[in-house]
Amino acid sequence: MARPAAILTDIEGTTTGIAFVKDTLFPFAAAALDGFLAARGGEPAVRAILDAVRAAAPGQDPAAALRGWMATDAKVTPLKALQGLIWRQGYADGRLKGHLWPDVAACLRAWHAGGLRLAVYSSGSVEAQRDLFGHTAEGSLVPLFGGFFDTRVGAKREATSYAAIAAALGLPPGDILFLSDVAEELDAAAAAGMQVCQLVRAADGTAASGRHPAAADFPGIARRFGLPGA
Ligand SMILES: CSCCC(=O)C(=O)COP(=O)(O)O
Ligand SMILES: [Mg+2]
Repeated sequence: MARPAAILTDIEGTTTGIAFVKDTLFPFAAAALDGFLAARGGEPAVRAILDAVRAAAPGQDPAAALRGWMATDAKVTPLKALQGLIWRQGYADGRLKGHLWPDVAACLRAWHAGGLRLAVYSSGSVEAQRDLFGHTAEGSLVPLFGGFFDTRVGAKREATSYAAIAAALGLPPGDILFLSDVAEELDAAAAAGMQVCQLVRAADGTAASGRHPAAADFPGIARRFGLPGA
């Protein structure tokens, strides 16, 4: 297998603790939802999101639909877009700091310095991805990344999404290594022809699927795939 030319990384469970997303980000957005809609529901960007909510949940009150999706952790694009706008306020005023596992920033920097292209693919909106990586304890890592992809490119368990990302990056899928904690996402990326590695982080309680190469952290990925930062 050729050394990858690019790394495509998931966020939750891969670069970032599952607990940060589930116990900090999601409750932050849920608590702020009503106040946010009251204050900013008339803005064009928010109105466009609410129109998309109505289209996806016809006949339902949009706030109720959003709350229902939050309760089931539905990876629905308008919910993700709205959460991103709410989190933006928290990052801007310092209530939120983007969590990264301690091994992540150094490896991303080593991979970037070593000539690898870096990109993100998360269910969180592109704006939310940029805000998380832009407000970490290690400073902003946004300049390291040459691409950000969310569910607007397609769902993470669909092979077509990975084919579209490879096309957008202008690389054959086999030159891209996709990192995720979720085996079904890795199945889809592998079906599209990408190299894959499952993050099996003890602190997140992730279980190895046995279907894909696995690593406990980013230096483990570097060792397994012959990358800098091992
Ligand atoms: C941009 S961080 C928020 C992540 C998020 O909203 C989510 O649903 C987790 O998705 P991921 O694809 O990163 O597992
Ligand atoms: Mg994940």
